[in-house]
Amino acid sequence: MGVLDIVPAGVLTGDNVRKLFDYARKNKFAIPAINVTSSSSANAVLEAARDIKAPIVLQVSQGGSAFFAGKGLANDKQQASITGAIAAAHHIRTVAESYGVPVVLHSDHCAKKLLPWFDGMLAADEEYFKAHQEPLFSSHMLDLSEDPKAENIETCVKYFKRMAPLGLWLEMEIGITGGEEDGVDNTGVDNAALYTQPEDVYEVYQALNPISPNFSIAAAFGNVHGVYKPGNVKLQPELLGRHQEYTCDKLGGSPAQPLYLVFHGGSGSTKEEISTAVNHGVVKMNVDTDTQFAYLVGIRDYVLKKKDYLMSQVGNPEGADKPNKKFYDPRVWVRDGEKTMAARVKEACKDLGNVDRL
Ligand SMILES: O=C(CO)COP(=O)(O)O
Ligand SMILES: O=C[C@H](O)COP(=O)(O)O
Ligand SMILES: [Zn+2]
Ligand SMILES: [Zn+2]
Repeated sequence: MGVLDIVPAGVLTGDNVRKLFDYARKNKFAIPAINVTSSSSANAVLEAARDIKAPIVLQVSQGGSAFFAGKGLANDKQQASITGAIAAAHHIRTVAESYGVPVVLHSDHCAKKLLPWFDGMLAADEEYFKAHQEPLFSSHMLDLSEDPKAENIETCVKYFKRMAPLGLWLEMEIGITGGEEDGVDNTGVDNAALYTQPEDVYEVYQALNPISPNFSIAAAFGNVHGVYKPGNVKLQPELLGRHQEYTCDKLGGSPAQPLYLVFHGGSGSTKEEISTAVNHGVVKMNVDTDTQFAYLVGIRDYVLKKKDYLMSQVGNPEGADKPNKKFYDPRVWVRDGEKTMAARVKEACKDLGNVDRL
């Protein structure tokens, strides 16, 4: 039995998202969530998932969404981020089934000041629901982790009550991911905030579970966005086991892993940290920085290797009148970036045990 016996190929919504994460948690694997910013990077991720026979999460950040629509657009009211997220969702929906893999279509961190972006996506979900009886996206993340805990949870409850009837999954963050995320610089936050306490996780569970079981928690265990010199980050994925135990005890001793947990800042993590996290019920691990770099590597190497064919439209080492069109066509050099990005996505899948799962 595999994932396709449980959920269909293409973009998943509603209980299918939970069925996928449930299957992953039970079978001790997790699904990488890769940030995409263009149809090219989205296709590279889908291609990798297809080749390795794995379900996948594609996510757009607020900045990535704006890029998807075009950096030339004004974004003072989040209008480009809203348009770009919708454009990304329609692109991914259009091609996902052709790749034959189940896809979770997700939006990444949304801090308080970015809520107009969230509101715009949710309006698009509601409109799509009217026509198709399912939301446009599979899932959205709210990240009010910088705000007081009560306000964070209250805001999640408010939005989740609107999301759940549409069949939308909610990912929320409690405890702070260090490093940088769009418009939010967490490089100097208090160290304790980087490690969420089990009581806080249970409080979130208590608030959200009565609304719907379709939610996950990004509890901080020292996570940091970006890649830094070794030793800068002290990940403690074993803390996630304490969250599961605490909530399990409060629920009367079962199930042993009641929580769907999310691992932010996957780039640069060791194989051991990743497998410990997965054993403790992480079902989704976000990877951005490493796949950004991987996309560059193919393009960088192409340009360095073909430099003498790229300096003018006509004329290269083979002759002063030789045309260079086939060397500077973006379908050639962007494709090399897609290949190296896809290879890094496959590595993330392997690290998470997400191979041959269909
Ligand atoms: O958590 C992430 C996106 O939300 C990705 O983090 P990295 O860029 O460190 O992989
Ligand atoms: O939040 C972390 C992700 O890496 C998104 O990054 P971004 O906001 O620069 O697109
Ligand atoms: Zn955050
Ligand atoms: Zn993150």
